[in-house]
Parts: sequence; structure tokens; C-alpha cells
Amino acid sequence: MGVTGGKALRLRVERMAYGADAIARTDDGETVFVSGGVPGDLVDARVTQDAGTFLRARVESVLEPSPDRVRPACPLAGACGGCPWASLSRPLQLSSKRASVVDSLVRIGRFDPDEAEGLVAPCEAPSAPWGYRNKIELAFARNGRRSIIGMHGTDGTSVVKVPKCPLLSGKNQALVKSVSGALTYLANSDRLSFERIGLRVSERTGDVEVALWTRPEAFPRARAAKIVGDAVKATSVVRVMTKGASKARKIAGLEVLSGKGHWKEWIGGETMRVSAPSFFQVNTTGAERLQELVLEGLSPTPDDEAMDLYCGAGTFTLPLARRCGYVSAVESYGPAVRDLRRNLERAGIGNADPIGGDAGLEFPDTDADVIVVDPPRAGLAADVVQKLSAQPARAIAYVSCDPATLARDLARFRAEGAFRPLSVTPVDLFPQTFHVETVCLLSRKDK
Ligand SMILES: C[S@@+](CC[C@H](N)C(=O)[O-])C[C@H]1O[C@@H](n2cnc3c(N)ncnc32)[C@H](O)[C@@H]1O
Repeated sequence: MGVTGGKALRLRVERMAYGADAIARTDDGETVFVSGGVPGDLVDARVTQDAGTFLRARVESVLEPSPDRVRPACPLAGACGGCPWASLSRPLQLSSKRASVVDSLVRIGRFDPDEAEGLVAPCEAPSAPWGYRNKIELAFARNGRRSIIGMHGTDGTSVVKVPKCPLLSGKNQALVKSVSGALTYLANSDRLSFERIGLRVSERTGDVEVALWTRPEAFPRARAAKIVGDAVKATSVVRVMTKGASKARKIAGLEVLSGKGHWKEWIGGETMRVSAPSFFQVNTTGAERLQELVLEGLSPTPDDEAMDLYCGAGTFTLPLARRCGYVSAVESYGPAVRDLRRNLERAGIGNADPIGGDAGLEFPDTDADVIVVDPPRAGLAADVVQKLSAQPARAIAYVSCDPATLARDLARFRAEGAFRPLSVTPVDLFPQTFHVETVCLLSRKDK
């Protein structure tokens, strides 16, 4: 593998990769990952890396722009890494996401191409293309005595200052500037470092939470609370402490610096309370569509027993409990289990059992009729697929945020032989990026 530093290529861009780059082919048939390309463009590009089996290149000039090339709604797109697909038209974003899902089923899941095409529905777009996020994370960098707070740059190493972020809803966009200004002042004056800064906002409840991620060391708690409080009307300011090396970082503790110490959102008619490090979908409107797809697909009834694995703070547990006789819900992250208990209690729901622990180790000892699994990017552990396959359930809704691990797991389900996929619906929870959420409905083969 080497950096060739500069061969020039003229390329017609073909399609998007599952990532920031587009894909083109040289006259010799070599695959080129093209940074800055839009499918349909004719570009002059400069090779930045020869990896042996493929090349990487950066667009230097667009000779013929694709009809799907649009002017990004944010002037910082291109420098800021938050919106790698901002130059793609919305229809092209959606068709490219569907194509990524089909491609993963064929390449990784070994599905027949026609079967994969038939299974995968058009990518749904439930939310607005901008202003949809309830959360962003700001990066921190120190350069000598000066600190910078902003978004990760497209190069993956720099931090780009952003005055506002159009991924947040209108009135919350400017919070980015206030929060980063206040915390840059604090970091410079007190020689502090942050790992990152989380900002969660809700258009629906009005909650604004600022989460300061730091190492567990001396920290000016009262001063931080005052400086953030003077800059932003936050309903909660918390400090999340982490320990361990960067790749295996663990939460060492959580301190409430001011306000409620959690963030609330309304979703699907329920109130969800979420602690700073607990997972919650960043697109609330999109997450409501996931709930609908799961409930439509499973058609739960009051006689049903349900299982919700990787349940987080209860996005699917609460609606399942409203419709089923009983729900066993498993979540490995302690603060999220506590959030779930409080969410159930507040909702007056008594027919759900929150189980703290690994989904495989704590697999509920029950015969479920309907099952939801919503694992992190790594997908399901092989033993979880085996245990699910031994369940008498009539249907499983698999909510996935990674087409590659979904495809791998569907191949494992096929090998077990008990469940088969009926539909795969991509849902665009992350417009302007390549990420795609998918709801796959599996039914028992003998039903
Ligand atoms: C994609 S989130 C989904 C959460 C929830 N269903 C929701 O929609 O908000 C995945 C969840 O799985 C949890 N998790 C990760 N690994 C796990 C494991 N091995 N066993 C159980 N839960 C796990 C994470 O803490 C996270 O809350």
C-alpha cells in the first residue's frame, strides 16, 4: 500500500459507496473511491492512495456536474465531516441508501440479487432533510494554550469551528456557537480538556442538555455550571467521566452540574427520559416511523408475550407493553436500564420486565410470540441468532443501523432455518449522511 501523490485521472462517477466517497472505475477497470464525487459527474481527480486492489482519489475539478449534484444547504459542508452527502440530491441519497442495503444482502448475506431486489423496499424519508437532529456531538482539540471546539473535519483529524449547525432545528442551531464559545473560554482560562461535548435538544419538550465528557480528574464543577448556564438556557448540565484507553473507553461516572440531570423527549405518545450516555435515536420523527414499522409488522395483541432485546431506555418496550400481555426487555447498559425502569414507572406500565445484562447471557427464559431486536452496529452475537431461532415466535422485527451486520445476521438466520425475511425497509434517519436505519421483518417458516 502506498501514497502515489498525484496521478491525474479523468473519471465518470458511477455510484456512492457505503461511506463518504463515490465510486468510479479507471479505463483499466480499477475501482476508485472518489472523495467529493457525485454519481453522474465527470471529474478530474488526483490519486491520493494506491491500496493495491483499489485507488483513492480526490476531485480537483468537476467538468460536467451530475444532474443530482446540489449546492449544500450548509456553507461548511466539504470541510465539516457531519454531512458527507450534502452535495447529493435527496432522491439520490435515498436511492443510494437502498442500493447499499441491497448490495450488502447480496455481497455479505449471499442473497440472490433478484431476491434482494424484491425484499428491499424504497428508502423511506420520514423527517425533514435538515433540522432533524435532537443531538450533536462537538469535538475538542488543543493547540498549545488555545483550544478549539467544533465538528470533526472531513479529514477525520481536524476540528472545524461551526457557528451553527443546520442539522439541528432552527431555533437550536445557534446553540452550537454559544456552547462552544462558553466552553472554549472555560478550557482556555482553566487549562481544561474535554473528550467531547454532547448537546441534546428537544423541539417537543423544550429540554436542552449539555454533557461535558471528561477524564475523571479535578474539575471546576460550579464554574463550569455557571459558564454554561450564562451562555445557554440548559435544563440539564452533566459531566460524563470516562476511563480507559480511547478504543475501550468506559463510563467511570456521571455528575449532575445543574438542572435535572437527564433529558426528556416525547415519542409515539410516550415520555422518554434519557441520561446523557444512554442511547436515543437522534431523529425523533424518524424513530417514530421505526416504531410504526415494527408495530405494523408484528401486529401485537393483548395475548402476546413479547421480547425486546437491546431495548435501551424503552423506545419499543413501552409501545409493546401497551399492546401485549407481557414484555421481557434486555439492555446491557446500566444507566439505560435505570432510564427504562423510570420510563415504565412514569407511564404506569407494570407488564414489562427490564433485565440488565448482555442479550445473549440474559436471554429471557420465556416463549415469546413477537420479538424486537435493535442491536448496536456490531449486530447480533451468533449465539443470540441461535437462541432467537429456537423461539416459537411468529415474527421478529430486526431494527438495524448497519446493512453489513444485518446481512451477516440474516445469513445466520437462514442457516438456522427457523425464520425467513419477509421485508427489509430502509428508513433515512440520517439525511445528508450515508448512514441508514433498516427494519427487517422475519416470520417463522412454518407459519
Ligand atoms: C441501537 S441501540 C437501541 C436502543 C433502543 N432500542 C432504542 O431504540 O432506543 C442499542 C442498544 O443496545 C445496548 N447494547 C449493546 N450491547 C448489548 C448487549 N450485548 N446486550 C444487550 N444490550 C446491548 C446499547 O446499550 C443500546 O442501548
